[in-house]
Parts: sequence; structure tokens; C-alpha cells
Amino acid sequence: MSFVKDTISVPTVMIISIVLLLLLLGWKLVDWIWFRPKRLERVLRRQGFAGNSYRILHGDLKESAAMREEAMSKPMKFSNHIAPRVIPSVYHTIQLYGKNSFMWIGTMPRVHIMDPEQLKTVFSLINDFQRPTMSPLLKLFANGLFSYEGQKWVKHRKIISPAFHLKKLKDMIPEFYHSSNEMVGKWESMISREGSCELDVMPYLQNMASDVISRTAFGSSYEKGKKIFELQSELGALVIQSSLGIYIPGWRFLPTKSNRKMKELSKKISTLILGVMNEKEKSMKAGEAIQTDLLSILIESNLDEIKDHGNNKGMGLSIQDIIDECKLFYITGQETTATLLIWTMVLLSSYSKWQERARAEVFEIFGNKKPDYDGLSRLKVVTMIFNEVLRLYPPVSMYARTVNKETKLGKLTLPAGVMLSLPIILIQTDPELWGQDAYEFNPDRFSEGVSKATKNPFAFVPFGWGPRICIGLNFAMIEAKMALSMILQRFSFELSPSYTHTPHAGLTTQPQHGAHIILHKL
Ligand code: HEM
Repeated sequence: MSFVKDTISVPTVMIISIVLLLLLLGWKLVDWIWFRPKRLERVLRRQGFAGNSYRILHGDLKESAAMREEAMSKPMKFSNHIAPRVIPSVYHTIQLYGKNSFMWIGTMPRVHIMDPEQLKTVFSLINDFQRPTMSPLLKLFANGLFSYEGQKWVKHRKIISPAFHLKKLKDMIPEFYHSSNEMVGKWESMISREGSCELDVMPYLQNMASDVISRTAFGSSYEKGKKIFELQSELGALVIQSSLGIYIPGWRFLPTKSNRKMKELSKKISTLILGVMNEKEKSMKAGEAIQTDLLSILIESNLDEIKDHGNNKGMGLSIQDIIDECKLFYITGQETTATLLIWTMVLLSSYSKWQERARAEVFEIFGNKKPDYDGLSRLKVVTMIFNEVLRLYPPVSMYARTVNKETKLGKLTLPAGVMLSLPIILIQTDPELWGQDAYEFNPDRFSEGVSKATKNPFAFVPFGWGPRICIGLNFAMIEAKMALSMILQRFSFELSPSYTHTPHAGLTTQPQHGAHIILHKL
């Protein structure tokens, strides 16, 4: 006679559970690295998209890295057709497969959106097409309006927008003037007895843009602001360095040398900003003159929330929110505006007739006097020149969006899990939209505004478009007009023989080896 147990023992249950869990994890892994990409590929191909077949794990990453390395290995001949050097893999994919194409970023397909009408829809439907989520490491460096979505973004945008209204920007004109004046003053001191000097204008323009943000963000606490941004740059370099490796969740919590340094810097920055905020709050309460800097504007509009240490009903920004937004202005506003000015100087050096036309306009409006707000808003030729520089050399060459649920885009149905790439550097130079002279530097095309310059106004979006358009657009344009007017009032300039044409995509579209220019004192 045998005794049969009709219940399963606890160890058996545990073993079965572990096996099931391992099977589930195994299935998820296989699905992630093989079945899901293949499924997405089929859906895209069925809708007419073309691209390389999926290759396990790395997709097109190896080729993209090789193309980028090759493009950066040598300068290009001077031409405004810079996309092959700036975004080589995207450019070659579109050449090979056409405008309806995709690439593999590892296991994720990235679809190229080249049609301006589709672009408009992507910019409009901000909840369906969101910016990719930032890694926690990047958030340490650049949290704030740029990375928020949904209600949080709505609230922040609403509160911050008034700080960038034209009336507030008008009050900031003395700060814009001060920073540009310091830069041209330095250049004047470098002019030789023969009346000229050669220099790389890139670091000077970057320093000027950084100075502008320190002054406009921190006002009377400008020196502390400068220190804050120095630390911010140091933190940025470490974050970028760490982001280059493979992302391992939780790695940032390990006490490695670099992690400790990043934490230390982040803490120092926050403490310094907090110190400045306290000073400003005190002076506001003491009834001192209203200040016009961005930080004071944000503090003023959030005083109730701040008094309550951010525990208010959530109507305003908390202290940490304000700290994050101030850090973000520096990251989003410094390099972009400097880049616009760098390429403007390079192009006006190469197209001397336009330099002369711009200078004639500046002298007609200001003579040798300080540029003022009203005069800056009347600069027509200078505006046309900036538009043409932003068209050919957009500081942000490509935008990214994610598709988190199946979404319609015109006739297309995009499956969840694909990424979108908006290569505006290609759209802004597409001969079908801009004519056969699309690669020529011809500011005249903007003489009757953007709508007359192209077949579709959504083919010109250097600041993005729609609800999430760059909040600093007017700030950047006033700053750039002030700097260029003051440069044109004092100097004529040409490319130095040591200049090499090397546009490439770093954080923005920059000359890889600087912008070497010869200045002549007028
Ligand atoms: C020539 C100069 C500039 C260019 C070309 C530029 C370009 C852009 C672009 C293309 C976007 C949107 C990207 C996307 O849709 O994914 C953007 C967003 C943004 N920019 Fe700028 N920018 C410039 C200057 C500035 C300045 C001076 C500031 C601040 C002081 C600034 C602050 C921001 C912020 C906070 C956002 C996020 C807006 C939001 O998501 O609501 N930018 N910028």
C-alpha cells in the first residue's frame, strides 16, 4: 500500500515560482531585444517606411558612430550644405531610403518626419508627442520646464512666461548692453597698431552669452550668479562624461569619485541659489526698488508659495522649482544664442556685401550711439540675416519626440514604442520647400517675412513651434541684435586663413575647431 500526498510542499511551490519568474523575465528580454523591434519594423514597413533591417541590440548604432567619426575627422569645403557633417547618419539614411525612412537606435526605431504639415501636428499635440524622458543623471543638471510634461509643464509655463514678456525684456536692455560692451572692449584692446587682430571669436561670444544670463537671471547678485554658472558648467561636463557610457539604473547612487563630485556640485549650486533667493526676498520685503532680473520676477510671483516653504496649495513654484528653472535658463539660453552669433560672424565674414548692408542699417538707426530697444526692433536687414543663419545653421539641428501609445499622424498610424526625429536642418534646406537656391546664403528671401520665403511656413522652425515653442525666443533675438549691432559699429571682419569649416553637432551646431576671424577697427 502506498501513501500519496495530495498537497504540494512549500519548497516545490517556491521552485515553480522562481522558474515561472525566470521564464517571464527571459520572455520579456527576448521580446525586448527581438520580437518587439521586429513587430515595430513590420508595422512601419507596411505603411511605406524604409530603413535597414533590425540587427540585434545595436541596430544602426555602430554605423552611425563610424559615420560621425569619419565626418568629424576632416573639415569640409566652405558650403552651407552642412547636414552631411552635422547629422551624417540621418542624412545618409534619408538619401538612401527617402523621406519616409527610419533608423535603429539600438532596439528602438526612430522615424524621420520631413513633411512640414506632419511637423505642425507633432508640435501641436504635445501630450501625444512628448520629449524623450531624461535620465535621472541629466535631470540633476537640467531639470525644469524643458523636461516636464502634462499639468506640471502647464503650471510652470504659465508662471514663467510673464518673466519673458517684451516689457520685462525691455527692462533688461542695460544688462544686454553691458555684456556686449565688455566683449567689444576686450576686442578693442587687442587691436594692433595696424588696426587689426586675429582671434577665435567663439569663446568670447560664449562668455558674453553666459554673462548676459548671469546678469539677467541674478541682477544685483550677478557675481554670485557667475559663480553658480561656473559650477553648473563643471557639473554639465561631468554629467555628459558619465552619460556617454552604458546607462545602468541605480549607478548614480554608488559612491564613485565622479558621483560624489556631481552630488557635491549640485548641492553647492542649490545652496548658492538659495542664498541669493533669501537676499532678494529680504530686499523685497524691506521695500527696496523692484528688481527686473528673472530670479526676482519668479520670486515675486511666488512669494506666497515660498513663505510656505512650497507647502502652499501648489499654486506657485517651490524654492526647488525656482532653483531648477534658473539652472535651466543657463543651459538652454547660453550656448544656443552664442551659436547663432558665432555662425552670423562666420557668414558675414564670407558674404561681405551682407556685412556692409547690416552695418549701413545699424549706423542709420543708431549712428555711434548705444543701441536701444526701439532701434533694435526696427532692424530689418539684421533680422533677415539672423533668420537666414538660423535656417542654414540651426543651433538645435534635430528635435526628438516619443510615441507612448498608438497615435495617428495624418494618414499614418504610429505604434507605441517608436521615436520620432524632426531633422529641421534638412527641412530648412529642402529644395522642394525653399527652391533651387536652398543652400545659398540669401537673407533677401526673408524680406517679406517667413511666409513668403518658403512654400510652407512650418519649414522654418529654429525655435520649435506651438505651445512648447522656445520661451527665450525674444530674449535671444534682443541679445543677438544688441551684440551684432555693437560689433558692426566698431569693426569690419573677415575669415582668417586659419579658419576651417567644421560644423558639428555638440550640445548645439558649433564649429568644431572654433571661428577664427580677423577684426579691423573701423
Ligand atoms: C538662438 C537661441 C535659441 C534657440 C535657437 C533655441 C531653440 C529652442 C528650441 C528649438 C526649443 C524647443 C525644442 C523642442 O521643441 O524640442 C527650445 C525650448 C526652450 N528654450 Fe530655447 N532657444 C534659444 C534661446 C533660449 C534662451 C535665451 C532661453 C532662456 C533664457 C531659452 C529657454 C528655453 C526653454 C526653457 C525651453 C523649453 C520650453 C518648453 O518646453 O516649454 N532658449 N529652445
